[in-house]
Amino acid sequence: MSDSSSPRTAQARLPLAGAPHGGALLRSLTGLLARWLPRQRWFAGKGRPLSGLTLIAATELLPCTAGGGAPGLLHLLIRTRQSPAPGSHAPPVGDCYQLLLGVRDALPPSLGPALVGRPSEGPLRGASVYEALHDPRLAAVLLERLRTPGRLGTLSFRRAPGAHIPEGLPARLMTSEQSNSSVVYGESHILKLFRRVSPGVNPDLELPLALAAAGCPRVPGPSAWFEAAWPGTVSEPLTLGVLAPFLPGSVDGWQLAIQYLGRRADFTSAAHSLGRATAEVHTTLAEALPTSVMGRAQLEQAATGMSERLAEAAAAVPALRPYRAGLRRAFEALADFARRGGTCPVQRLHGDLHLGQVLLTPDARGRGMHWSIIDFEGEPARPLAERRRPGPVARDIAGMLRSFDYAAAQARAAGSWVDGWSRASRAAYCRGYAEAAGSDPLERPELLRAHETDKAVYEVLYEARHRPAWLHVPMAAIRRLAAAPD
Ligand SMILES: Nc1ncnc2c1ncn2[C@@H]1O[C@H](COP(=O)(O)OP(=O)(O)O)[C@@H](O)[C@H]1O
Ligand SMILES: O=P(O)(O)O[C@H]1O[C@H](CO)[C@@H](O[C@H]2O[C@H](CO)[C@@H](O)[C@H](O)[C@H]2O)[C@H](O)[C@H]1O
Repeated sequence: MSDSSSPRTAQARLPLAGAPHGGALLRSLTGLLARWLPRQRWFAGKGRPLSGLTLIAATELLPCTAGGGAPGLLHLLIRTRQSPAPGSHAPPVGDCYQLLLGVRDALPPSLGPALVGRPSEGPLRGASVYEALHDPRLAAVLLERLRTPGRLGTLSFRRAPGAHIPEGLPARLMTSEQSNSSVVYGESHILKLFRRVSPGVNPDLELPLALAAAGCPRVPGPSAWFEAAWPGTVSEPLTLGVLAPFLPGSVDGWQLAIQYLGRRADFTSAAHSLGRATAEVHTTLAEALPTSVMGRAQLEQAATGMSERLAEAAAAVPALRPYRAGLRRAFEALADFARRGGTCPVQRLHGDLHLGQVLLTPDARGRGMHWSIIDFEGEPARPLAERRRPGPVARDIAGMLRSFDYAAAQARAAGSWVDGWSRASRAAYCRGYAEAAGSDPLERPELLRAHETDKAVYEVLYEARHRPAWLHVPMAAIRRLAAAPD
């Protein structure tokens, strides 16, 4: 497809496209973005002061001119430069973010909260620049682009063969706590826009495509997606957004667990079927994509990686420091397991599996409920190459086990019975997994304990950066794991 598309779709004027290192546009937006960016939930660089912004690519999806009347839509890829956290001697770091900015002469009151700012210079001087996804009219432009594949500047829009995407679906931005941003279109599709992006296929596109091709019914298969060429390199394109079927009437595992806890209800049946669903997805991924086996050197290396992550987390979160020696014992036990000749199969994984990543949906015939798994992006803080590397299934299982503990922690004030709820749910999940996978995750306790400890350490850092009021949740697990007998 060329860029000359239907009247609904933007004509590419692209006076800004390819502007590699700033220019008038970025200069006029820098101050506004520098204030706005760190306040966004999805901004990954919390705790490290922002010291600079560079424009990587700019594409007009709708013409953007101050005084132009109609709203404009601007797609930006920007790179941040961040000083190390105060007190750290690490060098400055940077991340690349995707922004979709609307431009209007004046904002209607409904879009007031989406305002980024009003540039006082440059091509957008005096206009209101705002977060475009809040504007249903601009979100509709994006859907139309995804319906009509083709290129626009550095952006490429692709559609899965045979995917049916109705036109003109009303858009609503999801308001839940997210690492990215999602727009629901008419309860039929959901578009996830990745915020922190890096060159290479995002596993949240790669794995659902592979699972859909293998006929796995547990994961909504992508209908369309868009990506960008990384300017000046021949590396793989960078995935920017994925449109997938929306599962209406679904409730996520986290909400469900909290509801059950509120009613003091047993969760073992749901946890058991969730274990089965996880095993089915793992089995399909192992059949569809490359696998291998970790031997001594790789397992020792994995244990070293876990110790390093602990050291980094302890440097950032003082509360972790007293528990370092106790936690390291789990990683030493993994290295010992390797030295005793232990090996471990590895395969592609979910990478950040927890109760918020699973949806319970009424099945199409309305006769039962069905677990689906979403968000295969992996832990947002890890580099993309690491997230795409095969790993032990114990990593995902440990993530879900931690999540039962998280849910119980929310209800702890209700009494100590929640510990039994968590233990029973964890056991049922492992039983369901073992039945469907044919191998019991509890058979390699060193692997599970090391991964659970690694996950709890990750969660401490995550909560310290994003939700300090929740820090006590993983810290309770840290105390327990650090005191666990060998
Ligand atoms: N296919 C879907 N159908 C229904 N709801 C979905 C679907 N995909 C995602 N969601 C909802 O959107 C939320 C955020 O999606 P997710 O992929 O986890 O984004 P993030 O990586 O930003 O956290 C989920 O918790 C879920 O409630
Ligand atoms: O879902 P995301 O990809 O955004 O994952 C990140 O955020 C999660 C929280 O929203 C975080 O999960 C932690 O809190 C959950 C409850 O809110 C709990 O179910 C998880 O077990 C716990 O790890 C996740 O770690 C983070 O990567």
